[in-house]
Amino acid sequence: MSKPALYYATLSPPSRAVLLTAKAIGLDLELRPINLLNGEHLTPEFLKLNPQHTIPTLIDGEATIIDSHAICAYLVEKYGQKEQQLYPKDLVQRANVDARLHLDSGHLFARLRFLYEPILYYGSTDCSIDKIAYIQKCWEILEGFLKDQPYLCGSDLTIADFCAVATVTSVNDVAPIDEFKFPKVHAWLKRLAELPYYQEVNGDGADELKSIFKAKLAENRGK
Ligand SMILES: N[C@@H](CCC(=O)N[C@@H](CS)C(=O)NCC(=O)O)C(=O)O
Repeated sequence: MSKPALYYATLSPPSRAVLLTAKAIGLDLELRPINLLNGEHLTPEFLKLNPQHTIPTLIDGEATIIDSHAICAYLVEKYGQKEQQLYPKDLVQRANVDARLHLDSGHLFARLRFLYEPILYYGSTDCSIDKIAYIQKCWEILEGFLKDQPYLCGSDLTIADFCAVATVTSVNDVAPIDEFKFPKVHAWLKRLAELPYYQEVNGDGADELKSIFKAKLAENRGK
């Protein structure tokens, strides 16, 4: 059977969350890069696969699965037999992981996108203090979840940590995380960064996205 294929970009935080998950379960994916800045996600072929025109998009046999959170859960369930703690089977534990995945989807990544998208794609110069403060509100929420536990859902690493860390590390220079106010978030970031595959799979892409964002903002301001 052929291996699952992933449409992705290393610049894309949700794509990196899927790549972190695949590494954690030792799954080999066929990687199909998509250049969003060139509009490769808007071709008729890609729209046929995913009318929402987002990456990551996974093809596994006959199935097409979109949304990083859904993909991470699917991959652990199907291919991560030995790593089930990444997406626990226990109903309550799983509900907690799902809740943190929705936190990433509905708050963390949504706020990053609200700031980044107009600047990266539409020539905007709006990097207002309001948008930054709105992202930084999320640091308080994360600190709350991490108060008494090393990971977002308890003592075990889960896919919620992968999804959230990919987003947070993609925006934590324009929306800095105060180390004195948010020591637990800092410790969590450090913990995740210690994973042997972290830098290659997430760190480099996150740094590149932050640089491109800054360069694009400067370019738009100079126009
Ligand atoms: N909730 C989705 C968000 C995916 C998403 O917005 N990806 C961005 C790249 S980081 C994208 O594909 N943007 C292109 C578009 O929306 O047209 C997920 O987690 O996969």
